[in-house]
Amino acid sequence: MQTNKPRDVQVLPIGTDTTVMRSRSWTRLRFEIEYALAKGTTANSYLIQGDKIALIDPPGETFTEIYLQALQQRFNIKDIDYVILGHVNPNRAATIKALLELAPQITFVCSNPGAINLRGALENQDLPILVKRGEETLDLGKGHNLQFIPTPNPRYPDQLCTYDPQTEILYSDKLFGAHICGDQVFDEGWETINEDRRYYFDCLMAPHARQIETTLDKLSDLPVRLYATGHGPLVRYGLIELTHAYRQWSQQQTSADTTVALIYASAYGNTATLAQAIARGITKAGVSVESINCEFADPEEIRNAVEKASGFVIGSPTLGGHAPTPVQTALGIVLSTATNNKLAGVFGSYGWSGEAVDLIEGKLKDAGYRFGFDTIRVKFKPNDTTLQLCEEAGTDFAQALKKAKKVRSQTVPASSVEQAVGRVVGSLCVLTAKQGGVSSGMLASWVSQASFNPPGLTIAVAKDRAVEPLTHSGNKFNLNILKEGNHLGLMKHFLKPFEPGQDRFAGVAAEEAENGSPLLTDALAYLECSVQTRMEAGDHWLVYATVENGKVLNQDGVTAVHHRKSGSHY
Ligand SMILES: Cc1cc2nc3c(=O)[nH]c(=O)nc-3n(C[C@H](O)[C@H](O)[C@H](O)COP(=O)(O)O)c2cc1C
Repeated sequence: MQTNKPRDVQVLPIGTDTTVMRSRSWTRLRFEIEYALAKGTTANSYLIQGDKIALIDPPGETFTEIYLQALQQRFNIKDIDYVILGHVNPNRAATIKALLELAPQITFVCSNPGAINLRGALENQDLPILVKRGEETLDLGKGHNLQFIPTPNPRYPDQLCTYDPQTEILYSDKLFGAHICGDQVFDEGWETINEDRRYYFDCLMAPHARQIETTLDKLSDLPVRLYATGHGPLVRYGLIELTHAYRQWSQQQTSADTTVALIYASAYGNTATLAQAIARGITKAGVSVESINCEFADPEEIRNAVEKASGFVIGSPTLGGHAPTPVQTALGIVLSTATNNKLAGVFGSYGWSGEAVDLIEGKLKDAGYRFGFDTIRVKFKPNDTTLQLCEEAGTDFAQALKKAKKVRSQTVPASSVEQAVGRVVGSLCVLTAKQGGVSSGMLASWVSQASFNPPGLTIAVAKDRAVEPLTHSGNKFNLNILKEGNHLGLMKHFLKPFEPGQDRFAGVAAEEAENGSPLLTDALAYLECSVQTRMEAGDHWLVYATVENGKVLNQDGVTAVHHRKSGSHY
């Protein structure tokens, strides 16, 4: 981690009349769960110089000075006509105020909820603002006739994407970003940042996956060449894959059978930060979250979410000795909707007295709800420790729900696939695969179960193995688990060197499984597998495969295990 580098602004032309300015922080920016991987981040701002000049998303106040310097070196700030805001963050107020001092003629462009936030943040009700609801365009000249797509969600109810048909760039605000800082402006070699993108999605998008699906639908008709994101690398090379991944990850959330309704309000963002950490803890444990910002949700939406959910969590700040009115209304809906077998949780940020949290907890206790975690009270802004507490509380909550569900469905017997997977642990196996005319087999003892749902396992395959080319993503293979007692013959057979092209199955009892790969009929069990992904692990590939079919061939036998003398070579 390059923690000693100073913050700076990286500037690069990215399209006709268009420049990106990436304000870079090499260290963790602030205490929010989304920054927990601590890889720094960039706050990306964009400049479009048509006949009119528009600036998109100036950064927060930690960058105000260096950002204005970078702008001033390139053009006259006094010439800016528009500042477009993908969302309004109180943290941006300092930069916006500084811009206004230099260029008082600026007109702001944002969504309707954005305009309300902006007027509040700048304490100026008379700001010139063009409110964009979706149909209106903004012509900057030279072909930059900007379109606007409101993409609200509970965390950013004012989010607005901007599309420039001249450059086919979509300014996607929070969408498709990642919190990583580096010299790379675009996402070439994007596979290496997949994990960061997924983490960012899990923190910021997963708790409102339903709205993300709506957003993806809205954006699907636009011919986009580049996602100009609010954070991290701009998405050019992996654009199709990332869009597809967002769809898939959202669907995983919306189709989950256990959900938690996470209902909150937050005037200054602190309770929202706690909500995000709790949501992360819940989704991490495989339970989905439907988050609801009750300031922007109608009663029907709250009622539906609570009815559908197995549990609910309510968060509120204390303002003037009370919970804000939208929270009180939501609490009323919850009390009249949620049967008291649903699990409950309460959290909130406060300053000195914290009556809101006490009130909510008291009412839920009186109504007889069980609590999935001890009520969380955080004074003002959360820090590292309180965020971790929230995340762990979320995970506990989800685990309690899963446990309750398991108790209800305990009588389901193990399927034949599950029984066969159960033979895998520590086992000695032969991996067999066939593609076209090529078949191959390899003795494998570095096999481990990796997931329950779907059933999946990992196998370490040495990079120099003949079978290696048959274990790429999408390939099918069989894993034949050997039986103690008759394994030595098969083990010796598959350990002996083969000539290139030699039939590896000559003299071995084998038939073809449904997936076309050889099945060793003397094995204890076999699994038909499909490779999902693989990771480079030194001189091996660690292959993750899901099990699509499988069977125990010998019910009385036990799994053969290979006891090695050394971990350096088998
Ligand atoms: C106008 C105002 C009134 C407040 N009243 C109270 C109060 O009565 N009791 C209390 O404990 N904190 C009070 N606070 C502190 C807030 O609860 C605290 O700032 C909290 O972090 C806000 O959470 P939020 O960022 O989610 O809105 C008040 C803050 C403001 C700005």
